[in-house]
Amino acid sequence: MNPALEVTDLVREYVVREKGEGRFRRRRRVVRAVDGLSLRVEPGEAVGLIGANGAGKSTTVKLLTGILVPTAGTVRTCGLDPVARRRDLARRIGVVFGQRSQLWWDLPLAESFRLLAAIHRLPAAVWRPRLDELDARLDLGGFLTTPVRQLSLGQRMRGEVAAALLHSPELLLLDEPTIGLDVVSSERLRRFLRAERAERGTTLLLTTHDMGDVERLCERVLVVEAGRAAYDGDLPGLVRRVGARRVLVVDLREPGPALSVPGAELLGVEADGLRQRFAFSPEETTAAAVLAEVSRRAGVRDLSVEEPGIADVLRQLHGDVPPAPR
Ligand SMILES: Nc1ncnc2c1ncn2[C@@H]1O[C@H](COP(=O)(O)OP(=O)(O)OP(=O)(O)O)[C@@H](O)[C@H]1O
Repeated sequence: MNPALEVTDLVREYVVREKGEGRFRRRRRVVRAVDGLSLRVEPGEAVGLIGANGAGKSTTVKLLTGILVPTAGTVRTCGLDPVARRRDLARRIGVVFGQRSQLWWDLPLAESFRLLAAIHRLPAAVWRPRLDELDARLDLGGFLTTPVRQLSLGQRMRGEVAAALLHSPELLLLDEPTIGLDVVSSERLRRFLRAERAERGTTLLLTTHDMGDVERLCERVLVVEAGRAAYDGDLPGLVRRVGARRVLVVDLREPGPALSVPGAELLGVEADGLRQRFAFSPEETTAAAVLAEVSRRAGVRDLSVEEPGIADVLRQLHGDVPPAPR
């Protein structure tokens, strides 16, 4: 079987024209957004592309879908050259760009599905039951007759995902699928994507700035840095590699002095000592051990554990800025 994605020594440059001085009024600057990226994704995998702003994630997704032409290197998506075979590829992949819509803005959402079904040449006997299934799972019923421009962001994103999956593609590419969504909407979308993948074996590749997306959806993470792969592996491996710390937040029964706990660093004390935050490395100890130590010293009313965010992980991976105080 072909890999779902195969990228070899991929390069993409943009030429930017800038205003200059004197005789050279217009200067030409070349930005290398993707700089020798190689990647292979097998069918059924779920891969999260993370990286700082401008690292080259969106450009990579555009190259994978054939929207952009590589400057050098090769791309095969579902075994096809995405530029030369863009039409064939469109039947086999689904694409969601969180910041841009593929729906018809002035038409009711249901009309977009009708048009997409026609574009993909899907018979009614195929797309109607599929839309019913997507409607049931993504709960589109309440706004199928609403023009897209009147939908809330959360409703529109559910519509976008349904549109990308109407033709049951084998590969789904998502560029920042949960950007701007509230916690409940993001979680619901992730649950849906997990179910879709579990049932159909759909390959997922997504870019995100949200660690929750990676944790809940991807077993593999690719860190992109200046257009290259800086890490390719699982999330626990990445967290280990950067030594990212978790934070235990403890609410005490009584206000008290700052506690000192072996194996953990006290990051801060809030609410007159009622809330205390402890950072610890999962390599060295566990949340349970830190909690046990805290409980020996004070009564605990409530607790939560904060995972490192993508920003923390990237900051530590780059090693240029110390971990952010919380
Ligand atoms: N159309 C364009 N013209 C010129 N430069 C561009 C263009 N699109 C992207 N770039 C540049 O290419 C680099 C990579 O951009 P890209 O959008 O792929 O990054 P990204 O990792 O998706 O960033 P973000 O997390 O901010 O979305 C950046 O330096 C960006 O300024």
